[in-house]
Amino acid sequence: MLWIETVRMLSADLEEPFALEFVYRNLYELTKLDWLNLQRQEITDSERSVLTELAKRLKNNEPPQYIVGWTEFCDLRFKVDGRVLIPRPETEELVRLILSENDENECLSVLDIGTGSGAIAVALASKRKNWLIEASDLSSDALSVATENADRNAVSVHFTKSDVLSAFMERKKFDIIVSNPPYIAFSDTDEVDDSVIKYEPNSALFAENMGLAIYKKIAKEAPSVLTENGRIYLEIGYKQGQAVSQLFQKQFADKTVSVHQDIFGKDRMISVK
Ligand SMILES: C[S@@+](CC[C@H](N)C(=O)[O-])C[C@H]1O[C@@H](n2cnc3c(N)ncnc32)[C@H](O)[C@@H]1O
Repeated sequence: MLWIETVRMLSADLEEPFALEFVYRNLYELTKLDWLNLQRQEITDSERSVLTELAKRLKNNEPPQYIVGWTEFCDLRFKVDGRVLIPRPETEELVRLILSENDENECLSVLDIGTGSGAIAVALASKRKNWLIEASDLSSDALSVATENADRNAVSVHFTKSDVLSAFMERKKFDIIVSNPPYIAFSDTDEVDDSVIKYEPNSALFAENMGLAIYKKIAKEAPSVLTENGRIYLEIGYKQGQAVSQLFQKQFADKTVSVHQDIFGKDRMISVK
């Protein structure tokens, strides 16, 4: 049997027809041309069993990024596995917002709460060499992945295990606090893809209080660790603009709280300045 026949057969009942090609090419570091040349060759038994196993994992809705073990975020490569959320394009927009609103030449101290794979902290560190970047997470597993990602991308980020801001209270003063916390309400579980529920860490997805629990903690604790002119940037769920902005406006009455939309026009970010 030829490669092309095997690939067609195994891809027939996959939701994404090119997923098998994507996964195989990335695992074996093949160019598009390598892949096309392979298609005309006879497939060996061991190659067929590798492809069959990969197709089975894709059919079970395992995210391709976990199968290949990495994803791209802000033009950087991040290791990802079941210990961390796969960073999303919406979160790249949050990074871009921070970069566009804050001076490149100032030496700002930044904290990324709930860093997961380290995506936000590492991306900011790679773009702003003058900034002092710290990042935290409640999950020790996530912190190991994030530390590896900072090393792989050759940036300096200081990581701390912390429940929201508890490890920093009265100790640190940050110019910028950023967070993409877990924000899905348990009652919205049916809006989340099966693949996400099955493979991504639940602790990175869901929060109590209609998804607002971590925002409430950040709002309560941030005044102790933010500099006088400090700013907060948050990713939010598309239905949470009003609730989260009210929460922060109440706590930071002298600052301006704004809701920002993503490229699809949905409420996706909050800034507190
Ligand atoms: C939505 S993920 C975001 C990961 C990463 N920042 C990103 O944008 O891809 C939320 C992260 O918050 C962490 N987390 C959950 N509860 C937390 C808490 N109480 N304190 C600190 N981190 C928490 C989770 O472990 C997870 O890594």
